[in-house]
Order: sequence, then structure tokens, then C-alpha cells
Amino acid sequence: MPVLELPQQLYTAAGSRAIDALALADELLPQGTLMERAGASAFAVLRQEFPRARRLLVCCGAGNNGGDGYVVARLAAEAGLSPVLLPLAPETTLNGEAALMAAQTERLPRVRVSELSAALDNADLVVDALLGTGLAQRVRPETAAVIKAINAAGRPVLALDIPSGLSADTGAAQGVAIRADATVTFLCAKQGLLTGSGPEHSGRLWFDDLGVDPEVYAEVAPASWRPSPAALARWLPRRQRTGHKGRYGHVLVIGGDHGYGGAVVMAAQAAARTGAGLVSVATRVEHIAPLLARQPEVMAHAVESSDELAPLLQRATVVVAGPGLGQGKWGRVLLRASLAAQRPLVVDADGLNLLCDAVDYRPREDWILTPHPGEAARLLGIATEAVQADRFAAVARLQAEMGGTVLLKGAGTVIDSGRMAMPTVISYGNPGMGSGGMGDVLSGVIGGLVAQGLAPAEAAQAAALAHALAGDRVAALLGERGMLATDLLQQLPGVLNP
Ligand SMILES: NC(=O)C1=CN([C@@H]2O[C@H](COP(=O)(O)OP(=O)(O)OC[C@H]3O[C@@H](n4cnc5c(N)ncnc54)[C@H](O)[C@@H]3O)[C@@H](O)[C@H]2O)[C@@H](O)CC1
Ligand SMILES: [K+]
Repeated sequence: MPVLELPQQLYTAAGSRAIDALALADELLPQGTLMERAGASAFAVLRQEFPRARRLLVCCGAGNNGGDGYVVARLAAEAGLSPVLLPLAPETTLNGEAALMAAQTERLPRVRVSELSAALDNADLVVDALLGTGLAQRVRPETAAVIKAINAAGRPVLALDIPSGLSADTGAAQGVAIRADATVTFLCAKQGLLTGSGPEHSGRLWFDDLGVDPEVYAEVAPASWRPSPAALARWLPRRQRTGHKGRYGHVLVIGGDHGYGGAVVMAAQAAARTGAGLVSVATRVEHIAPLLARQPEVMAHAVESSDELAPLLQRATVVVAGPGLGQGKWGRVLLRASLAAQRPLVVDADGLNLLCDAVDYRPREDWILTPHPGEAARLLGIATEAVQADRFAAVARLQAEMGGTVLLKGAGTVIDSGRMAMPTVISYGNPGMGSGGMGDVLSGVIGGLVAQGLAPAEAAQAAALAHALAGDRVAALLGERGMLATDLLQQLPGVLNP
């Protein structure tokens, strides 16, 4: 039976092939065994996920992913279900193992692509075995047409290994990709399932290592990793019994130009809820009273000039610049002063926009940049779609050009610094978090963790994970729709005191 928990190590298609090759080099595991196990594992998931499905349309491509599909069809028939096969390629062109698996289904009914629409009407579940990790470049038109028809039919879909058309490397649809309700992935977790469009296309994820020897995995370096909630405990500093507020750092949040008062409130509250010893806000005078009314633990300062900001910077352990900062002169002056202050610096939102053209900077080690895809695109001078087409590449480029730690927001947040062994992907969080203020809370959490002594890269990873887990707690309590950024604040202490 497949194990539910995805491993923390994430691989690309090339890594998956390397694991596959090493497993096959082990004479105890011939290819047919792996394919048989993959099919059996997928069929077990099918029974669990779709217990009432009887009429299956199993769509098989020309490679080994198709081979897995033939196994599922055979097992379904043996179990008394009614599978119908849609072979995309003439079965005479299949290679070794896939051909063998197809031959074992010769008595099962088959339909042609021209009959797809009627076959979809008659199916209560589609098994997607069109393309797996062998997908190269954009999906070719004839396969794309099949994928589009399956997506348009609205039938439940179980994808084998990866939704066909999705890149295992980037999580971007290569032109078009299957939208599955569930995906069972084999041998290793592919990073593309967890970032970019991956979560949208994969549905509920299942994993099976097909019984491959754990030693095989030690020989193939993963491309990235996803921390489990247990990683938080390792990152978070122990709170000393004899500690006092001076020990846990002082976060200074800078922002809140005219009309943007809420962002600094949320960032400051988040820093406080993360366990910072002290939190100060430098903002426009009109935000002071509402801020104090909302969160009296925070110290609020009205600043108009860099001179007024200087003593606050002096006292800060870490600076969060950007929430509601605006892109006017006030924001420019305060951001320049923050850059000059020689303090670890979290730059978010308008802080990042100002770095695009209005404020000069040098690459630095001690900053954490937290762009969403649009802001990353602006910083890189490319289109947002180009960022999303390869989020790992975008983070690597931003990091190379700007230094420090880069955290690219959006489903499957990617984090990298020049010093990490590999990028980190956050595999928690939910679509309810796509609402105003979530980024402000995240920047406050990062600031709060740097204040408590975490190095920038660790703070960014731990904060992104804690933020996502807090969002999942809110979703469990309230549901995703209507979730507010401030709802996360209550959940942060629970997440951060594991
Ligand atoms: N080696 C093995 O025994 C195992 C393989 N496994 C399965 O095998 C898959 C990988 O198999 P393959 O390497 O044969 O590759 P795939 O089956 O993923 O795809 C290869 C086929 O897709 C076609 N193709 C490639 N790019 C295309 C494009 N842009 N548009 C349309 N068609 C395209 C190729 O012509 C080829 O026929 C895995 O995803 C997994 O499902 C699993 O069964 C585990 C064991
Ligand atoms: K597939």
C-alpha cells in the first residue's frame, strides 16, 4: 500500500530517471517489477480515492507511463471493474516492458482518439497515463487535444506519476496539462508537483517508493527539499528560562504611507506574535493612534525624515521595510536610510518596487527579499509568466544578482540563499491565503525570527513554513474562503511552540 507522506527530498525528472536507473541496475528489481508495482500502487489509490468508480477510461501514452496505465487497466478488470483503454500510440511501437504490459490487456476493449468524447461520457473515472517524467518540451498537438478533452469533460481524474503535461522540474504546464483530482507519484517526489501550477493540477498527492532500496536515494542528490513541520523545532531557538525582552531582539517595521496604514499594523503584530522581544513601527503620524489602539504592545513612532528614523534604526536588531511604504519620496528616503543602517533587512512589497528603479543598492548578504511573482518579474525585468515558468530559475537569478536570501511567494514558495545546499519549497498553505495582508504578516514573522537570532536564510525558511502552517490551521477552523491575514496571528504561537 502506498505511503501517504511525501518524502522531504524533491527531485527533477532527471533525478527520477537516475533513481530509476540505479534501482534497475539492482538485479533484484527488473523494470517489469517496478512497472507492475507502480500499476498496483496506483490501483490501490484508485480504490481508496474513488471507491465507487467502475467504468474507467485508461488513457495510455507511448512510454513507460503508459505501461503503468496498462497495468492499472489489467488489475481493474481482474477486480471486476470495467476498464476501457485509449492507447495514444500504436501498441506495436511500445518499448519492451510497456509492450509486455499492453499485451496482457489484449482482451480489454479499446477506443480510438476519434471516439474520445463518447468514451469520456461513458466513464466515471479517467486514469491519466499519457505522459510522465519523459515529457520533453511543449506537449505535441495530438496529445494536447486529448488532454484538453479530458479536462473539459469534468470527469474525476487519477494521474499516474505526474499530471500529463506538467513539468516535473518546474511545475509549469508545458502548453497544457491534465487537471487531476489525485496523483500517485512513484519512486521519488517531483518538485514540480509542489510549486507553480503543480498544486493546481495534481490534486491530492500520494507517494510510493515501489520498494526501492533506501541506499539508492543516497546516491542521487535531490534538487530541492520541503521541510516538514518538525523542521520548525530545529530552527527555532530555545527560549531561555532566564530570558528577558532584551534577549529576543527588537524589530523595526517601516512603512504605512498615507492611506496604507494597515500593512504596518499586521507586520508589527506578526513580529510580536512570533516572539520578538520588542516591536517598533516607524510610520506616518495618522497611523499612530489606530495602531496603538489595535496592539498596545507595539511602540509607534511618527517619522517624516531620515533624521527622525536614525535613532530607531540604531536601536533595532532587524528592520522590515516595505509594508505600505508607497513608492513616493517618503518611502524612498526611509528605504535609503534603512539600507545604510547596517542591520539585517527584510524588504517586501513597495520596498521591492522601489529597488527596481528609484533606490540604488548593492548586493548584500544580510537581506531577505520576499517578492511575489509580479515583484520578482519587475526586479528581473521579465514577464510574470516567465517567472512562473521556472520559479527555481527566477529565485536563483534574483539571488545571484541581489545576494542575500530570496523568498518567492505563491503556491509552493521557493527560498534560496547563496549558502544553502539546495532551494527549499514550502509544501503547506492553502488558497485561502491568497488575500490582502498575508505578505505583511509573513514579513513580520521573518523579522521576528531574525530578532530572536536566526540567520536570514533560516529565518526565511522557518517563517514561510510557520506562516503556511498557521494558514492551514485557520483553514481547518474556518475554511479557506473568507480567511483573513489577521486570523493567522492567533495561530502563530501555537505553530511556533511545537
Ligand atoms: N523504468 C520503469 O520501469 C518505471 C517507469 N515508470 C513510469 O515511466 C515514466 C517514465 O517513462 P518514459 O521515460 O518512458 O517516459 P513517459 O512515458 O513519461 O513519456 C515518454 C513518451 O512521451 C512522448 N513524449 C515526450 N514528450 C512529448 C511531448 N512534448 N508531447 C507529446 N508526447 C511526448 C514520447 O514520445 C514518449 O513516447 C514515469 O513517469 C513513470 O510513470 C514507473 O513505472 C516506475 C518504473
Ligand atoms: K501521467
